[in-house]
Amino acid sequence: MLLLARIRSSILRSSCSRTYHKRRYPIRGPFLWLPMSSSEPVPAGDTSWEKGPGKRPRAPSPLSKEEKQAKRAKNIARANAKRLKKQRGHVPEACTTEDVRWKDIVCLLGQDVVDKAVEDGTEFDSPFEFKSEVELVVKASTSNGEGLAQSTEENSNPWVVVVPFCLPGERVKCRVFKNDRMHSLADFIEVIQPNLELRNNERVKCRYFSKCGGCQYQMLSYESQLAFKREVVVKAYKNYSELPDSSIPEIQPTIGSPLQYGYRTKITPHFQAPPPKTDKAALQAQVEAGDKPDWLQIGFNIQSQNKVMDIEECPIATPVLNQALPEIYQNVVKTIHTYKRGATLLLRESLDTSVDPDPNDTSKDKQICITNNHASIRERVGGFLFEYIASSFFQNNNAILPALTSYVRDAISSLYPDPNDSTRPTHLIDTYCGSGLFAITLSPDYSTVAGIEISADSIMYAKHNAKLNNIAAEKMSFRKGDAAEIFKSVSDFSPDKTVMVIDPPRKGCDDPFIKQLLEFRPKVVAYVSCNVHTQARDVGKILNATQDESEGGRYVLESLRGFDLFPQTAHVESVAILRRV
Ligand SMILES: C[S@@+](CC[C@H](N)C(=O)[O-])C[C@H]1O[C@@H](n2cnc3c(N)ncnc32)[C@H](O)[C@@H]1O
Repeated sequence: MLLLARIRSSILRSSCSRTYHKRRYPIRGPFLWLPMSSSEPVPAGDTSWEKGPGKRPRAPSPLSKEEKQAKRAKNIARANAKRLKKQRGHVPEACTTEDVRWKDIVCLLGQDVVDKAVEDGTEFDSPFEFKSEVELVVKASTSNGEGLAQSTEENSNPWVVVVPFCLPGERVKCRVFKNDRMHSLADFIEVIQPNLELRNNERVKCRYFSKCGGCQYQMLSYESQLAFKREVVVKAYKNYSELPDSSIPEIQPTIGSPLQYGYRTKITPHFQAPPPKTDKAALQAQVEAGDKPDWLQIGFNIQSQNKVMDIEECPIATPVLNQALPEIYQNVVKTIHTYKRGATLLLRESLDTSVDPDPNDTSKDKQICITNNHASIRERVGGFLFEYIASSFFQNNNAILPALTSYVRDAISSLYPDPNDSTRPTHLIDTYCGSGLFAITLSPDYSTVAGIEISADSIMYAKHNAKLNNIAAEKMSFRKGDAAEIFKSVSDFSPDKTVMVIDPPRKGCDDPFIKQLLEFRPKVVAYVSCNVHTQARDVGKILNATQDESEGGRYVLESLRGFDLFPQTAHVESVAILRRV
């Protein structure tokens, strides 16, 4: 009996140490030492079995019996929820790429069909094996730029296969790599029957297209790309705003980028470190002989994979970045034996900052590529100059910025066509202001401007940019902080005379911000967004919260339109103008 107990305890110990190595964090004792079997009852009140061999006595728990029971019940509930989630499939968070895709899938299958499958418990019964190669017909596109394909066989399951790089009406071959609720995800293999009304492969300028995850639309005409993006705005407001159709204005055509290739002023290729146990001396000799190891890939992620592929040029990046890339790439190859971890490179186009800046003189402008995260970058936007730290946020398509900023400025001023209108706003608040793009480019129309931004570096540069563009310090102020804090410092702004620009990150605005915006109620809100789905959600919240207000308190959506900051990709920037009436 004693021998048996020892064997059992050594098995328990060794399984603990395996867990230790697997999880890479120390196991903290004392452990719960389980009785050896149910045939060895533990005498009531005897807690010695809890200690385990050689362990210190357990400190008395500060929890009462009820608290312990509640804690145990909570743990069981959590474990059950986790198990169910694993069984039933992951439910995507609202407004994420997955959620946006799911809405498109439901739209194609029909809500009633989805409801029935859930009721029958067949929603996870995929007709496709993992890694199976299938031929399907694309029925629709998602807002992420993927095709939604289905089998043409009669009586086949109501099931959708998500395939990148293909267009509605095409017959495609793909390989299934994941099954989920009523859909599978697949890798694109080839187009068997193209949709020649939309596709022309001669338009494709990149040799990595249909493998690299960067671009989705190179086979489309630019006109079709803009039309697809308008549809994304339409669907976003339908799916996420919770507004009646009557509250959504006609969505205007998407404004295109002046450059459709060679526009991206920032790229971030990345690479993995040498695999573990690599012989560093041998690797050094290999790379010094000019031989790149096969495992070393420097570039961008493969579509749908968390795996890097080699990229030696990127046609959507500016020529200056493409000229610099080969040397930067070769430097990584030559020094790869010195890396302990993978890394992300930064290539950012800038005006040469060693030349004195002049907002009005472009004759000495010279574009260069900056790779140092801490260096200053300089750009012109219309007649304004902007500087910011290389690692901080700035829009990545300089060519479209004059059109974007003028559009926001004009869309607001067009609400007040009479220049002598005494109700014209005089104050501007730029929330999520970065290094001051909207505050500064819109400033000629306002007497007072305030900006807020969470990044200390960006705020430092916003103040610097106000000076660089000769804007009086009394007129413009910037503060570092959460966007919602701006409401504390604008108590002297009259809401009736105030315009608020909102340009948040992809996740949109949080509830405290929207709550305070509704308390303050600026006369006009210009909401610029790189994620039209969270924008639709937030605009819906603002309009719905005020819909029953009396005159002067209700927001209406005046206009809505997309801007194409990223041609050849499925991304769309969206500008919504709201007015309190
Ligand atoms: C999409 S960028 C817009 C920046 C600027 N409007 C521009 O166009 O250059 C969003 C900015 O919001 C900032 N940000 C993120 N969370 C924030 C928060 N809670 N409060 C204030 N700013 C925030 C980021 O640092 C980033 O600069």
